[in-house]
Amino acid sequence: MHSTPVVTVDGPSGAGKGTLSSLLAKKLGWHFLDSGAIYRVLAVAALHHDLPCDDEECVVPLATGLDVSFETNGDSTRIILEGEDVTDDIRTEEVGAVASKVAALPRVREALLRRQRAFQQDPGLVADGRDMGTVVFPDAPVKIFLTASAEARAERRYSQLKAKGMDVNIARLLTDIKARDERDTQRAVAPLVPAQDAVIIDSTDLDIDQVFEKAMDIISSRL
Ligand SMILES: Nc1ncnc2c1ncn2[C@@H]1O[C@H](COP(=O)(O)OP(=O)(O)O)[C@@H](O)[C@H]1O
Ligand SMILES: Nc1ccn([C@@H]2O[C@H](COP(=O)(O)OP(=O)(O)O)[C@@H](O)[C@H]2O)c(=O)n1
Repeated sequence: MHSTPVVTVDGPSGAGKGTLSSLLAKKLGWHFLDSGAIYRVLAVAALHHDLPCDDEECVVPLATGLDVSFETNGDSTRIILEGEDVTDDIRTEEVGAVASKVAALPRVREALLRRQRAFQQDPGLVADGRDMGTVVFPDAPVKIFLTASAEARAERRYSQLKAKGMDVNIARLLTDIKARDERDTQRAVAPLVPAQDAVIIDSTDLDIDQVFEKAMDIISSRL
């Protein structure tokens, strides 16, 4: 068994996983795995290469050889795909939707496992995703499942994308989020579900600081 500790943060789109995970990683001085970014980069690569995103035969070789790197400089991380900076391109709701389609292919998930586990390095790792606590790091000593109502999540995504200057529509975002929830929870392999030993935080009525405090309490009690 690996001795490097892992804190997993799983949950649906817009619950605040990325925000919480990066705050935790910073506070603890640990590494950070944004596993959703890997699925998003794979989606962009499939779009660039004009591959059908629901065809396992096409997407598995792309996933296996995916030429992606995370270049961290101080507080910011740039994501590079085949030499091109795709940091902003991967964040659209359209790419999120394609990501959840490639993520439903069992052999694609399998092909990305080793790449994700390689992030488990000393002194520790905070891993953000859908199946971090159930599949990728089942032995993690601390598992958090962060959720919020679909309406709260759509509003958060709306403000986030609007602040980036993107053209967004709240009703459309809510529909997209519900469709993605459906695909992520209903898929046959590694569906979105809390691990049996996860602690659930519902952030619908909590601000970022309150969620962070709850998470730090959970970590302190388990590590
Ligand atoms: N508890 C919270 N209350 C209000 N807004 C939040 C909260 N947590 C995160 N946010 C905001 O919601 C947006 C989505 O958060 P993000 O961390 O990207 O979610 P996820 O990674 O789960 O999709 C961000 O703009 C973030 O600042
Ligand atoms: N560990 C993970 C992370 C993401 N994903 C998929 O990738 C999509 C995008 O993930 P994300 O974490 O970037 O999405 P958001 O929560 O930021 O909307 C999700 O809808 C999932 O289908 C996954 O299947 N497993």
